[in-house]
Amino acid sequence: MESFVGACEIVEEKDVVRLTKHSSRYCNKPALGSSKDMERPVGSMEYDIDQLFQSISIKPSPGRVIGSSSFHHLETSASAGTSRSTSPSKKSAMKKPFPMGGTPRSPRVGPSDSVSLKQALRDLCISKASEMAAQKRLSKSAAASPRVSEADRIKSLYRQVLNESVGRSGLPVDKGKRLVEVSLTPLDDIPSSSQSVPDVLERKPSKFLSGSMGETVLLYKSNNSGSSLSFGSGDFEIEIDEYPTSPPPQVVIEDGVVEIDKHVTSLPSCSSSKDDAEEELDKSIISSSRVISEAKALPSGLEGKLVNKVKRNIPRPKPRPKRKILVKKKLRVAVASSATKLVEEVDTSLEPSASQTLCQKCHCSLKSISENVSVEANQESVASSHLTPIVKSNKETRREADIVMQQDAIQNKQQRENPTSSEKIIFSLSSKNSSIGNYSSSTSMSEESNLSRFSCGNKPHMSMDVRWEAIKHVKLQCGGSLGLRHFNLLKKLGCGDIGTVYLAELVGTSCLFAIKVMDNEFLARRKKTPRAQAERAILKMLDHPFLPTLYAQFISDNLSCLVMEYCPGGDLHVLRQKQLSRCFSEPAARFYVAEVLLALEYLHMLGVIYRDLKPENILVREDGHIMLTDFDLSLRCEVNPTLLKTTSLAGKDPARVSGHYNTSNCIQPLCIEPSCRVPCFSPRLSSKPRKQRRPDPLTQQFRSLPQLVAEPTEARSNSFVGTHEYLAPEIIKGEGHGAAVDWWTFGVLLYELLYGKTPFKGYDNEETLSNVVFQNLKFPDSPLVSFQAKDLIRRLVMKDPESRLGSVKGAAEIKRHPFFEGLNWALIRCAIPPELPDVYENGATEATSPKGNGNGYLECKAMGDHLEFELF
Ligand SMILES: Nc1ncnc2c1ncn2[C@@H]1O[C@H](COP(=O)(O)OP(=O)(O)OP(=O)(O)O)[C@@H](O)[C@H]1O
Repeated sequence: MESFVGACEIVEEKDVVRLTKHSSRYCNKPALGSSKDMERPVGSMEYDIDQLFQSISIKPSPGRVIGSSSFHHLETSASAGTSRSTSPSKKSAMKKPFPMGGTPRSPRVGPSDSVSLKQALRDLCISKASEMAAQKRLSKSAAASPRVSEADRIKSLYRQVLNESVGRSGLPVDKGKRLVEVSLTPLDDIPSSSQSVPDVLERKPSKFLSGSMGETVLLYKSNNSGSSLSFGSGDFEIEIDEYPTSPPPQVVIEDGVVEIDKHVTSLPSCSSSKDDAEEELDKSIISSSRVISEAKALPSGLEGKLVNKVKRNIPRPKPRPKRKILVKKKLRVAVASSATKLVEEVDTSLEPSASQTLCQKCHCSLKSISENVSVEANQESVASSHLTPIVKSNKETRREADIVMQQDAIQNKQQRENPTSSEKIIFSLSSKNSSIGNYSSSTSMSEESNLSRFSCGNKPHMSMDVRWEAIKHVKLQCGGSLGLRHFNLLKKLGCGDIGTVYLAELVGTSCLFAIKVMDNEFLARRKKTPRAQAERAILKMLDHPFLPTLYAQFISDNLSCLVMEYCPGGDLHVLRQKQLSRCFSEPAARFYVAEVLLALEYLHMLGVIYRDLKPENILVREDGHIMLTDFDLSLRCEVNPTLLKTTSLAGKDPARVSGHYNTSNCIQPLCIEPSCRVPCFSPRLSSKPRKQRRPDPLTQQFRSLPQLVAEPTEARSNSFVGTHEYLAPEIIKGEGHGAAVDWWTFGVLLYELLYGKTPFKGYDNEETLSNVVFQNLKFPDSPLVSFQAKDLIRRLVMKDPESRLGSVKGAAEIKRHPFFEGLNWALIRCAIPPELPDVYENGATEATSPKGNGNGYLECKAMGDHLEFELF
C-alpha cells in the first residue's frame, strides 16, 4: 500500500483519485477473495496478507509489474501536459523511478504465476525498495536540475494566473479588484542577469503570465539583490518601481491587462560593480519594453496642467544640414606621459560626489575625473589611421591631396562594408555642413532619474538659482522622480544629431528650461548611445558661468531627457548674420572669444577636450553672455597637472618671494585658482623686436611664479570628429590629436567672427579639408582687423599642433596674448556684453509672461512630426 502512496506523490491529481479508488476497492471489497478470507477478521494480520496476496495476483495484464501503473500514469500525464518540458533530460528524470528493465523485479509476479505468500512479500519488498531508491534518484535529479523546480514554480504560477483569469481558482481573490497575489520566490539557479534573459527564454518557452488577450509577459527574477525584471514583448504596460525589501509583488489582472506592481530599487543589478549596473541600465534603456518609471501622481493642483503626453518612438531627430561630419572609428587617446595608455572609457558616475575629492591641504571640494577614468590599453598604434593622407610636403599640389582624399574615401567605404575590420570607420559626409563624429567610446553611465541627490550642491555658481528650488519643489510633490509630464513643452528650439531640444516650462512655475529629448531606441539603432552618454556625463560635471547647467535628467517613456539651462539669445552664428557687415566688431569678438576661452580652459581642466567649437554651438544667454553647448563629440581624458618650471627662483620659497603666493601644495586641477593673486594681465608681446628693458615688477613677479599646466596637453585621440571648416589638420591627417585641436578651432572661430567666414572654406567639404591641410592662412583686406587679432589667429591656426599657441601651457598662454590686453578675466562675467538678445523672438517670454493664459502650450501641437502632445 505504501508503494502506491509513494507513487502518487508524483502523479497528477486525477491519477491519485483513480489509484485511491482502485486501492480502496481492494481494501473494502475483496471480491476475489475466498470465503475463507472473508472469515478473517478485518484488520488482522492474516486479512492484510490475504489482501496483499490478492492485490498481487489480480493484476489484469500479464507482465505488468508493481508500480507500472504509477509509471503509466506518470507517462500519460507527462506526455499530456503541454506545460511540461519535453527535454530529453527531463523525460529521463521522470522515467527514472520506474525503469522497465533496471528495477529489480520478480519475473514471477503476475496473475499466471503461482506465487507463494512469502515470495509475494519478498517481491513486494523488492519493488518497494526499488521504487524508493528510484524516487530518491528522482528527487535528487529534480533538485539538481533547475528545470524541474523552475518548471514547477512557473507552472504553478501560470496555473494560478490562468485559473484566476478564467475565474475558477482556489487562490485568494479579491472580488472587487480581481487581485491575485503571486509570490515571486527568488530563483537560486539563475546565474546572472546578463545571461538570464536568453536563458530563461530558452528554458521557459511557454507563457509565464498570460492575459486573456493572448499577450504574454515573460517575467524573470533573480535572487540577487536589486535584481532585474525582464519583460518580453507584449502590449502590457508595466510599471516598475522596486524596492528590495518590498512586500511580494502583486499581479493584477483587470480586463485582460496584467499589471505587475513590483518595486524595483536598483536597476539591474546582478552585476557587482556600478559600471555593470549602468551597462544593464543602458540595456534596459535600449530595450523595447514600455517602461514607465515615473512618479505615480502629481499633486492635485498640478494635475490639470499636464499637457504633455509623449507618444513613444515619435521623436526622431530629423537630419538637417549641419556643419558636422560623422565618422565612426575606434577612439584612442594617449594619456599624458604614457604613450601606451589609451583612454577610451570613462566611468561617468552619476554621483557628483564620486567625482569629487577633498583637497587635503585646503579642504576644498575638488572634481577630478582622473579618478574615474578607466584606462584601456589599445593595441593599435596611435598613429595609424585610414584617414591619414600621405602628406609628403607642404608644397604638394591640391590635386595630389584630392587623390589621397579620394583613396581615403574608398577606404572608408570599404571599412563601412567590412565591419569586421580592426578599425571601423563610418564616414558620413551626408551634408555639406555636417559634423564629424567618431565615437566608439563605451562610456557607460547610469540613468538616474534626476539629480536630486545633490541638488545644486556641486554647482555653487548656480546655487542661488530659483530653478533648483522649483525643481526640488516639484520633485518633493511628486515623490522624487521627475518626468516629461512635469513640463509644458512650449517650442522646439532645435534638432541635433542625437536629439531634439525643446523649450519647456516646469508646471506650476514660470521657470524655463531647455530639454534635450533623445529616443533611446533610435540612439541604439544608430549606435549613438555612447555619444549621448558622453554628453550627459560631461553636462553633469559642469559648473561654470559659460557652460550649461544640468538641472535634472530622467527617462520618460524610453526617452532620455536632459533638463538644462535655457539660452534665449540664439547662437553666435545667427547673431553674426544679424550684424550689419555679417561680422562682429573687434571688441564684440574679443568679448565672445574671451568667454569661450574661459569655458574651454575649464573644460580642459576637467579633462574634456571639446572638439566641436563653432559659432552654432555658442549660445547667447538672456544677459548677453555666452554658453558653450553640445558635448556629444567631446572627449574625456585624464588630466595630469604638470609643473613646468619651479621658477627662476629655484630653491627659494616662492611664497616669500612673491608675497602673494598661496602656500597650498595642492596640484588638483580645481585648486589652482586661488594660488595666484596677481592680476592675470600679461606683458604685451610683440613680433617687432623690442628693446630689452627690465620688466616691470608685476611681470617679474608673474614670471617668477611656478607654471602649472592643468590641461590635457598630452592627450591623444585619432577620432575624426568636428566640423569640416573647423577641423584641425592633425585630425584630418589622422596623426592623433589632443587638446590643441581646441586652440586651432578657437583661432578659426575668432577669424570667422571678425571676417564673417572661415579661413579654409572650399567649394565643397573635400576642398575645405584639403585647404586646412595645405593652404596657408590668409587674411582678407576687409574688414580691417588689428595686428593683435591677426597675430593671435596666426599663432592659433598653426598647422603644427606643437607650435600652436596653447599647446604647451594651455589657455594661460592665450590669455596672455596682447589681443586680450586689459581684459579682466576674473570679472568678465560682470562685463557688459556687446548686445542683449531679444528674448521675445523665440516666444519664450511671451508664453510665460503674466498675461499668458496658457495658450502658448498650443504650440506643442504644431511640432507635429517629432512629438505629439495631448492637451487636456
Ligand atoms: N540650452 C539651450 N538653450 C537654447 N537653445 C538650445 C539649448 N541647447 C540647444 N539648443 C538649441 O537646440 C539646437 C539643437 O541642439 P543640440 O545640442 O541637440 O544639437 P546640435 O548642437 O545641433 O548638434 P549635435 O547634433 O551635435 O547634438 C541647437 O542648435 C540650439 O540652437
